[in-house]
Amino acid sequence: MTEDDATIILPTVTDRPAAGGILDDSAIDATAVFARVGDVEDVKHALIELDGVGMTYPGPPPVEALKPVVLRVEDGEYVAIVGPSGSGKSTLLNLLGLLDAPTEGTYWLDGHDTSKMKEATRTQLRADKIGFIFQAFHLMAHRTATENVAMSLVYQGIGRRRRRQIAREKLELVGLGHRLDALPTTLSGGERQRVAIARALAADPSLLLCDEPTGNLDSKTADSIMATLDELHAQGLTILMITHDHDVAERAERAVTIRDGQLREGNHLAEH
Ligand SMILES: Nc1ncnc2c1ncn2[C@@H]1O[C@H](COP(=O)(O)OP(=O)(O)OP(=O)(O)O)[C@@H](O)[C@H]1O
Repeated sequence: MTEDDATIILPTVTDRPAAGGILDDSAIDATAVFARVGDVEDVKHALIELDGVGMTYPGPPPVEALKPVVLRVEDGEYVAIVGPSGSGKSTLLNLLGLLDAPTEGTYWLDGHDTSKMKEATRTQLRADKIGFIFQAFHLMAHRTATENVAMSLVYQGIGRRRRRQIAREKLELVGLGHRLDALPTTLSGGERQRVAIARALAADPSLLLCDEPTGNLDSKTADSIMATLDELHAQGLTILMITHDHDVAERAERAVTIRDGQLREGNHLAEH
């Protein structure tokens, strides 16, 4: 096994870390076994662990869009999932983003077994842990940049004044401090995507999930958005990007190829 292969192989139950917020009995058992092997110091805390996660759409006919996969992403990593059309990227993104539940396997997010969660708990975990950026920026056209970011915090129980303060801080972080009151229609594509990034960062997520974030941008603007993602990663943010673009995937620290619903470590998109 190469070192690269090793990074996508899940630990066995005996070396699963005692991650924070463990929610179910099997995890507690695993922790007990783990404690016996006495190797706590060597195990890193994974932000994402997919353990045999698969997705079959019921149909008819049923479609096995994601074969049971294993994937481990550590805190602070920058990973691109790269694959051609129909390979299962959106299916995987929806699962990772807790927008959909797998039909098999276990998805651990920051130590939480999400597979047994009630919908309301998953929704809260999603709001607390995950920021999303999409190809189409999904901004509210009649709201300013600040309002677009601030409104994402309404359900976090944060007061209006504080929401606006956070929004301004995040917009400044992505280089839009000079366009706080601009409406999306008066912003360029790159600036709109920056508002969307600021919105994704508003609740200080552990994970930034990006779905073809530069798909609607010209190459120069795409470059500057990628540079912003690089900076966020350098500041410690974990980024997982879904893309069909070989070159975009090359910008990430690590690439995993998805093809026919199966994952393979490395960027193999150019093959075939
Ligand atoms: N709701 C659904 N019901 C049935 N089959 C589906 C459903 N959604 C996706 N699929 C199928 O699952 C497979 C993977 O689709 P998915 O949308 O995840 O691929 P993708 O890599 O995101 O494609 P693209 O890049 O074209 O958006 C495809 O064969 C697709 O037809």
